[in-house]
Amino acid sequence: MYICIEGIDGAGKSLQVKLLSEKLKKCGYKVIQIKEPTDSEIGKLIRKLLRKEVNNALMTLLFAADRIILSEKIKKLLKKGYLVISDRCLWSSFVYQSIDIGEDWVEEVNKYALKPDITIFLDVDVDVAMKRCEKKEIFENSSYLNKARRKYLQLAKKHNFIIIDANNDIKTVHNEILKVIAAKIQKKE
Ligand SMILES: Nc1ncnc2c1ncn2[C@@H]1O[C@H](COP(=O)(O)OP(=O)(O)O)[C@@H](O)[C@H]1O
Ligand SMILES: Cc1cn([C@H]2C[C@H](O)[C@@H](COP(=O)(O)OP(=O)(O)O)O2)c(=O)[nH]c1=O
Repeated sequence: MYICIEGIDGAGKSLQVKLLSEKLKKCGYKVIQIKEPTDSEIGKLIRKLLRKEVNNALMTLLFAADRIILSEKIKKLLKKGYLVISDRCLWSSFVYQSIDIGEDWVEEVNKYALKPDITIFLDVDVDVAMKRCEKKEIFENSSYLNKARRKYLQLAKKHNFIIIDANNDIKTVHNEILKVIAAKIQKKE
Protein backbone atom coordinates (compact mmCIF):
# COMPACT_ATOMS: atom_id res chain seq x y z
CA MET A 1 0.00 0.00 0.00
CA TYR A 2 1.25 3.45 -0.99
CA ILE A 3 0.33 6.06 1.61
CA CYS A 4 0.99 9.77 1.19
CA ILE A 5 0.90 12.54 3.75
CA GLU A 6 0.24 15.94 2.23
CA GLY A 7 -0.17 19.47 3.50
CA ILE A 8 1.32 22.94 3.41
CA ASP A 9 4.79 23.57 4.80
CA GLY A 10 4.68 23.36 8.59
CA ALA A 11 1.66 21.03 8.69
CA GLY A 12 3.79 18.36 10.35
CA LYS A 13 4.19 15.99 7.41
CA SER A 14 7.78 14.91 7.90
CA LEU A 15 7.27 14.38 11.63
CA GLN A 16 4.06 12.37 11.13
CA VAL A 17 5.57 10.27 8.31
CA LYS A 18 8.39 9.37 10.70
CA LEU A 19 6.06 8.57 13.63
CA LEU A 20 3.73 6.50 11.46
CA SER A 21 6.62 4.58 9.89
CA GLU A 22 8.16 3.80 13.28
CA LYS A 23 4.84 2.64 14.71
CA LEU A 24 4.02 0.38 11.75
CA LYS A 25 7.53 -1.11 11.84
CA LYS A 26 7.06 -1.89 15.53
CA CYS A 27 3.81 -3.64 14.61
CA GLY A 28 5.80 -5.89 12.27
CA TYR A 29 5.07 -4.34 8.89
CA LYS A 30 7.72 -3.87 6.21
CA VAL A 31 7.86 -0.10 5.85
CA ILE A 32 9.76 2.28 3.60
CA GLN A 33 9.72 5.99 4.26
CA ILE A 34 10.13 8.29 1.24
CA LYS A 35 10.00 11.98 0.44
CA GLU A 36 9.45 14.28 -2.53
CA PRO A 37 11.46 15.96 -3.88
CA THR A 38 13.81 12.95 -3.58
CA ASP A 39 17.55 12.84 -2.98
CA SER A 40 18.24 11.99 -6.65
CA GLU A 41 20.24 14.32 -8.88
CA ILE A 42 16.95 15.79 -10.14
CA GLY A 43 15.73 16.19 -6.56
CA LYS A 44 18.93 18.01 -5.64
CA LEU A 45 18.52 20.33 -8.62
CA ILE A 46 14.91 21.02 -7.59
CA ARG A 47 16.00 21.99 -4.07
CA LYS A 48 18.63 24.34 -5.48
CA LEU A 49 16.12 25.96 -7.84
CA LEU A 50 13.47 26.29 -5.11
CA ARG A 51 15.65 28.97 -3.55
CA LYS A 52 15.41 31.04 -6.74
CA GLU A 53 12.39 32.23 -8.70
CA VAL A 54 12.48 29.73 -11.56
CA ASN A 55 10.01 29.30 -14.44
CA ASN A 56 7.09 27.26 -13.13
CA ALA A 57 6.79 25.10 -16.27
CA LEU A 58 10.39 24.00 -15.78
CA MET A 59 9.74 23.22 -12.09
CA THR A 60 6.64 21.22 -13.05
CA LEU A 61 8.67 19.09 -15.44
CA LEU A 62 11.47 18.55 -12.93
CA PHE A 63 9.07 17.53 -10.16
CA ALA A 64 7.34 15.14 -12.58
CA ALA A 65 10.66 13.63 -13.74
CA ASP A 66 11.82 13.13 -10.16
CA ARG A 67 8.48 11.50 -9.36
CA ILE A 68 8.41 9.17 -12.37
CA ILE A 69 11.80 7.74 -11.40
CA LEU A 70 10.52 7.34 -7.84
CA SER A 71 7.29 5.70 -9.06
CA GLU A 72 9.26 2.87 -10.65
CA LYS A 73 11.00 2.25 -7.32
CA ILE A 74 7.70 2.37 -5.42
CA LYS A 75 6.14 -0.21 -7.76
CA LYS A 76 8.97 -2.65 -7.00
CA LEU A 77 8.63 -2.09 -3.25
CA LEU A 78 4.87 -2.62 -3.35
CA LYS A 79 5.40 -5.91 -5.18
CA LYS A 80 7.69 -6.98 -2.34
CA GLY A 81 4.94 -6.25 0.19
CA TYR A 82 6.20 -2.98 1.62
CA LEU A 83 4.05 -0.21 3.01
CA VAL A 84 5.44 2.89 1.33
CA ILE A 85 4.88 6.07 3.32
CA SER A 86 5.61 9.32 1.55
CA ASP A 87 6.09 12.91 2.58
CA ARG A 88 4.36 14.55 -0.43
CA CYS A 89 3.47 13.03 -3.82
CA LEU A 90 1.99 14.15 -7.14
CA TRP A 91 -0.74 16.08 -5.33
CA SER A 92 1.91 18.64 -4.30
CA SER A 93 2.38 19.47 -7.97
CA PHE A 94 -1.40 19.70 -8.45
CA VAL A 95 -1.35 22.27 -5.64
CA TYR A 96 1.83 24.32 -6.04
CA GLN A 97 2.52 24.14 -9.78
CA SER A 98 -1.10 24.49 -10.90
CA ILE A 99 -1.52 27.81 -9.07
CA ASP A 100 0.13 29.60 -12.01
CA ILE A 101 -0.40 27.33 -14.99
CA GLY A 102 -3.62 25.45 -14.29
CA GLU A 103 -4.25 21.81 -13.50
CA ASP A 104 -4.62 20.24 -16.97
CA TRP A 105 -1.00 20.36 -18.03
CA VAL A 106 0.20 19.42 -14.54
CA GLU A 107 -2.07 16.39 -14.74
CA GLU A 108 -0.79 15.52 -18.22
CA VAL A 109 2.90 15.55 -17.30
CA ASN A 110 2.16 13.52 -14.17
CA LYS A 111 0.23 10.88 -16.11
CA TYR A 112 2.94 8.28 -15.56
CA ALA A 113 3.45 9.02 -11.87
CA LEU A 114 1.97 6.61 -9.37
CA LYS A 115 -1.05 7.82 -7.40
CA PRO A 116 -1.12 6.88 -3.71
CA ASP A 117 -3.74 4.41 -2.46
CA ILE A 118 -4.42 6.68 0.50
CA THR A 119 -3.74 10.39 0.86
CA ILE A 120 -3.88 12.00 4.26
CA PHE A 121 -4.17 15.77 4.15
CA LEU A 122 -2.87 17.41 7.31
CA ASP A 123 -4.99 20.52 7.44
CA VAL A 124 -3.41 23.30 9.46
CA ASP A 125 -4.23 27.00 9.80
CA VAL A 126 -1.72 29.10 7.88
CA ASP A 127 -0.72 31.18 10.91
CA VAL A 128 -0.06 28.02 12.92
CA ALA A 129 2.01 26.57 10.04
CA MET A 130 4.02 29.75 9.69
CA LYS A 131 4.86 29.78 13.40
CA ARG A 132 6.14 26.22 13.05
CA CYS A 133 8.32 27.04 10.01
CA GLU A 134 11.73 28.52 10.48
CA LYS A 135 12.87 28.28 6.87
CA LYS A 136 12.20 31.11 4.45
CA GLU A 137 11.67 29.46 1.09
CA ILE A 138 9.60 31.39 -1.45
CA PHE A 139 6.61 29.14 -0.80
CA GLU A 140 6.37 30.11 2.82
CA ASN A 141 4.44 33.37 2.79
CA SER A 142 0.93 33.61 4.09
CA SER A 143 -1.02 34.44 0.92
CA TYR A 144 0.76 31.66 -0.98
CA LEU A 145 0.11 29.19 1.82
CA ASN A 146 -3.55 30.25 1.97
CA LYS A 147 -3.94 29.62 -1.77
CA ALA A 148 -2.22 26.27 -1.39
CA ARG A 149 -4.47 25.27 1.52
CA ARG A 150 -7.60 26.13 -0.48
CA LYS A 151 -6.32 24.10 -3.43
CA TYR A 152 -5.62 21.14 -1.14
CA LEU A 153 -9.19 21.31 0.18
CA GLN A 154 -10.55 21.28 -3.40
CA LEU A 155 -8.41 18.27 -4.28
CA ALA A 156 -9.37 16.54 -1.06
CA LYS A 157 -13.00 16.62 -2.14
CA LYS A 158 -12.30 15.48 -5.69
CA HIS A 159 -9.86 12.69 -4.84
CA ASN A 160 -11.16 11.52 -1.44
CA PHE A 161 -8.24 12.55 0.73
CA ILE A 162 -8.60 11.87 4.42
CA ILE A 163 -8.53 15.24 6.17
CA ILE A 164 -6.97 15.42 9.61
CA ASP A 165 -6.93 18.52 11.81
CA ALA A 166 -3.21 19.18 12.13
CA ASN A 167 -3.63 22.15 14.50
CA ASN A 168 -3.83 19.59 17.30
CA ASP A 169 -0.85 18.39 19.28
CA ILE A 170 1.62 15.91 17.78
CA LYS A 171 0.27 12.86 19.63
CA THR A 172 -3.38 13.56 18.78
CA VAL A 173 -2.52 13.93 15.08
CA HIS A 174 -0.43 10.75 15.17
CA ASN A 175 -3.23 8.75 16.81
CA GLU A 176 -5.77 9.95 14.26
CA ILE A 177 -3.50 9.00 11.36
CA LEU A 178 -2.88 5.62 12.93
CA LYS A 179 -6.60 4.96 13.37
CA VAL A 180 -7.27 5.68 9.69
CA ILE A 181 -4.33 3.63 8.41
CA ALA A 182 -5.00 0.69 10.73
CA ALA A 183 -8.57 0.49 9.44
CA LYS A 184 -7.40 0.58 5.80
CA ILE A 185 -4.69 -2.04 6.32
CA GLN A 186 -7.05 -4.40 8.15
CA LYS A 187 -9.65 -4.03 5.42
CA LYS A 188 -7.06 -5.05 2.83
CA GLU A 189 -5.69 -8.04 4.78
N1 LIG B 1 1.13 19.05 15.81
C1 LIG B 1 2.21 19.80 16.04
N2 LIG B 1 2.24 20.67 17.05
C2 LIG B 1 3.33 21.45 17.29
N3 LIG B 1 4.45 21.44 16.56
C3 LIG B 1 4.49 20.58 15.51
C4 LIG B 1 3.38 19.74 15.20
N4 LIG B 1 3.71 19.00 14.12
C5 LIG B 1 4.95 19.38 13.75
N5 LIG B 1 5.43 20.31 14.59
C6 LIG B 1 6.73 21.00 14.50
O1 LIG B 1 6.62 21.95 13.45
C7 LIG B 1 7.80 21.97 12.67
C8 LIG B 1 7.46 21.59 11.21
O2 LIG B 1 7.08 20.23 11.18
P1 LIG B 1 7.40 19.32 9.92
O3 LIG B 1 7.05 17.92 10.26
O4 LIG B 1 8.78 19.59 9.41
O5 LIG B 1 6.34 19.93 8.87
P2 LIG B 1 6.27 19.79 7.29
O6 LIG B 1 7.06 18.57 6.91
O7 LIG B 1 4.81 19.64 7.00
O8 LIG B 1 6.83 21.07 6.74
C9 LIG B 1 8.78 21.01 13.34
O9 LIG B 1 9.60 21.74 14.20
C10 LIG B 1 7.88 20.07 14.11
O10 LIG B 1 8.51 19.51 15.24
C1 LIG C 1 6.79 17.49 -4.23
C2 LIG C 1 6.60 18.95 -4.52
C3 LIG C 1 7.07 19.92 -3.65
N1 LIG C 1 6.90 21.23 -3.93
C4 LIG C 1 7.44 22.27 -3.04
C5 LIG C 1 6.69 22.42 -1.74
C6 LIG C 1 7.74 22.77 -0.73
O1 LIG C 1 7.66 24.13 -0.41
C7 LIG C 1 9.06 22.49 -1.42
C8 LIG C 1 9.98 21.59 -0.67
O2 LIG C 1 9.26 20.51 -0.20
P1 LIG C 1 9.54 19.97 1.24
O3 LIG C 1 10.94 19.49 1.32
O4 LIG C 1 8.44 19.05 1.58
O5 LIG C 1 9.44 21.27 2.11
P2 LIG C 1 9.45 21.35 3.66
O6 LIG C 1 10.43 20.34 4.19
O7 LIG C 1 9.85 22.77 3.85
O8 LIG C 1 8.03 21.06 4.07
O9 LIG C 1 8.75 21.91 -2.67
C9 LIG C 1 6.27 21.63 -5.10
O10 LIG C 1 6.11 22.82 -5.37
N2 LIG C 1 5.81 20.68 -5.96
C10 LIG C 1 5.94 19.35 -5.72
O11 LIG C 1 5.50 18.53 -6.56
